[in-house]
Amino acid sequence: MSPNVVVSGNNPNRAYVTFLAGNGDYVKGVVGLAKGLRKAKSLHPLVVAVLPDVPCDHREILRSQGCIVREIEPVYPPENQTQFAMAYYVINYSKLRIWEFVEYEKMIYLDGDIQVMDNIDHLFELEDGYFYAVMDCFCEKTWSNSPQYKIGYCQQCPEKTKWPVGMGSPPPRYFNAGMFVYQPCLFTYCRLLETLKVTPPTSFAEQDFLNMFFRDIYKPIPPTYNLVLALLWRHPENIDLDQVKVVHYCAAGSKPWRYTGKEENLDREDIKLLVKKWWDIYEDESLDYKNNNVITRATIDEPEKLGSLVSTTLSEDDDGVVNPQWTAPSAA
Ligand SMILES: O=c1ccn([C@@H]2O[C@H](COP(=O)(O)OP(=O)(O)O[C@H]3O[C@H](CO)[C@H](O)[C@H](O)[C@H]3O)[C@@H](O)[C@H]2O)c(=O)[nH]1
Ligand SMILES: O[C@H]1[C@H](O)[C@@H](O)[C@H](O)[C@@H](O)[C@H]1O
Ligand SMILES: [Mn+2]
Repeated sequence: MSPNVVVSGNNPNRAYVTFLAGNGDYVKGVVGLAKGLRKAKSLHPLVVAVLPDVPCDHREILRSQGCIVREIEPVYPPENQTQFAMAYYVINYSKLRIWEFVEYEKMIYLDGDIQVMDNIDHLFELEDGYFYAVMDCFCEKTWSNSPQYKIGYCQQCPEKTKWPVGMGSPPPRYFNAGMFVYQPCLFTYCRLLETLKVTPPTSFAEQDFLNMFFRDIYKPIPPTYNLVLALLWRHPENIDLDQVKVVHYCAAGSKPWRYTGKEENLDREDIKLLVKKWWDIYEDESLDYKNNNVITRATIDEPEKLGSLVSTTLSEDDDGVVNPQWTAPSAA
């Protein structure tokens, strides 16, 4: 496909969105994320979709960090006897409510255990009408019930262990649902909830469901936009850590605010460095919203002065992976 160049500036119809449930420590993740987006000079706000069980003081912390707090009602799957890969995955069906946020034309969803290490605003320029996310890895024990894991097949290296001929065609590409680019839409929202009513829950909860629902319009983007940590030890050849823009602390025991380094693979130097990077952002008071209001206003009023006019080149490789390249504005 020939490259397609888009130039854009500040746009109030775009926002990042994350999801928060309960009164536990995930609020730390969201605060870290808000500060990471600020550090990366993102032009767009962070909306936090909170379940009713998020306490007032946590909501206040989020507002004081410049987040827009939006309460959502929980969504439950039709029957709940499934063995989820993690018991708490059931609450993640509530994520479907973010399709209701139609005051925004386009949003980037990020899990609370994600950190942005670099600006990713250019992803808002991806062509409308598709669902963009990063392909997952099937090599960790969380996948042990899947046919992929059992035969040692992973879509990250489909040539290594080929999908057996006797098992039909390989499964469609499967994304990790901790990060995705999507368009809120009431029609889609209603279809999502209607379809959920007749869809039995499975191990990876809404992640499986979204994969099924958006199968036909899913377009993969490079793993730099959602580094699922296991890729570092399972498929190191696919990752250049210097290029990584978004880190997803999803491996068991890797949430930075709970990290001990004792779990398998987590005593690696690259992991220690990524955990330290998260803490550096979380603890950096200069990234607190109260110390950044002025810059935020100036950004909104005079975006061109702050280099917000970006030019994004969109191209698709032979495997259908869309690779957006961000270009800084020229001095002219
Ligand atoms: O007590 C909790 C648990 C989860 N969350 C929110 O739910 C998100 C998803 O939970 P995890 O990040 O712990 O889950 P994983 O990254 O291990 O799981 C992956 O699979 C899940 C299947 O449900 C989801 O799709 C999730 O987005 C995807 O990254 C969290 O980031 C956070 O935003 C909370 O707020 N409180
Ligand atoms: O959503 C899950 C989760 O993030 C797991 O930690 C990871 O092993 C999986 O690959 C992913 O699909
Ligand atoms: Mn996550």
